[in-house]
Amino acid sequence: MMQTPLLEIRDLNIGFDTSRGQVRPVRDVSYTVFPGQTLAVVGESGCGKSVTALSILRLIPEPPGQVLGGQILLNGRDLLALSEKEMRSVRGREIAMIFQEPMTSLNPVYTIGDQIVEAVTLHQHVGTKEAYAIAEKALNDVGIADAHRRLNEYPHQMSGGMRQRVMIAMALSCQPKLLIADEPTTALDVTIQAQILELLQKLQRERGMSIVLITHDLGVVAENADVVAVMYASRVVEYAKVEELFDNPLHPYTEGLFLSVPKLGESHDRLNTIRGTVPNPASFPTGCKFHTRCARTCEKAAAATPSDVVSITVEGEPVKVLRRCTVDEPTLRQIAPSHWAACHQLDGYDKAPAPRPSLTHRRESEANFVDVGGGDVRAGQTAIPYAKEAAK
Ligand SMILES: Nc1ncnc2c1ncn2[C@@H]1O[C@H](COP(=O)(O)OP(=O)(O)OP(=O)(O)O)[C@@H](O)[C@H]1O
Repeated sequence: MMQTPLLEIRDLNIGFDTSRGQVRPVRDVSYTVFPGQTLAVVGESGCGKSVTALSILRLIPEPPGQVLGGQILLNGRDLLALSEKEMRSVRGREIAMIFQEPMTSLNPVYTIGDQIVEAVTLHQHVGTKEAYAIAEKALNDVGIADAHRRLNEYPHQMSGGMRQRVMIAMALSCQPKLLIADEPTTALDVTIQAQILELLQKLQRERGMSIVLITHDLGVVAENADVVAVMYASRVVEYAKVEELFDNPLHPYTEGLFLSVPKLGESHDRLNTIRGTVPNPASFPTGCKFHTRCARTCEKAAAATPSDVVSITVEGEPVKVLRRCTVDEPTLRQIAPSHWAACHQLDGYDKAPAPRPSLTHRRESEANFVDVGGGDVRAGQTAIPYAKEAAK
């Protein structure tokens, strides 16, 4: 039986007013998270991952930010339609967020006990003594030994990994249904990073919590995600179950991300990188926003009839690309029951598996992934699976 999604983002559009006019760092973004599932959002810096996540909690600064359209449904209730008072009870209690740098959430002048207690009493009707007991248990749950004593310590008395555990304890003290983790381990060294991610998985299993995991690290995605949304320049360009994405990456950007991961046992003079840099929202290219960096459009242009090819300048060099890629913006197209990609040049990629990345995914999930019936999505129809399609 199909489960009901916990979170559905539908066609979200966000703008920011800047001195150079309005920029649109989030365009038509949709994703769906089921109970107990981890959805990873991957992409290079500036592609709109954090702005999308912050908007779930209605934390983008307004102004200059503005939600221009879309819905954010938590158990079917549109968070964008709630009053600020209603939203305050959603934050922390239903949805919690952790960040890369714990000190952005922890106040240096209060003990960690006081800070967790404050988070607890904000949402739960409990007395101070009980709140301290909950705080102590929360520290125990995240693997902090000698929790009773640690409650009296200040953040600076702890290591980075320990502070990250405290932040997780604080975020989870009210048993939220959804945790948004924005690059939670980027600032930590690899062994601590693995411990924190394992801790999140353990807590997720115990509590049936859903996670939106924002990261640029494909290794982290492989180990932790059920479903992946790949973002590029404000849009979701590929959306798939993790095993599908790793077995058969369809979008040339995703392929490029995989190729830039160093592989064990292969020596490289230098690592493959995706040519160029992520475009700035103030000056996105026309057509497909990836065409200025796309190896596939160049490869196909080399074999195309001249009238289908145009020359563009990339980093001072003339480059031949397919005209269509510079004019039409591709929308997400369903390629397989649990796989969508936004690219005009998928012929030949949609059937044969692409070169397999050496990263292997650990989670063979029974992940829910709404199948909207296969085949192309009709023009103008939104492509990401929604509960209403599932219910049909
Ligand atoms: N307060 C703001 N004012 C104006 N523009 C903003 C603001 N916050 C974000 N943006 C715009 O949104 C874009 C996307 O930012 P976002 O933080 O979502 O990127 P990201 O993919 O999460 O990158 P990173 O991994 O570096 O956090 C930025 O490049 C910027 O153009």
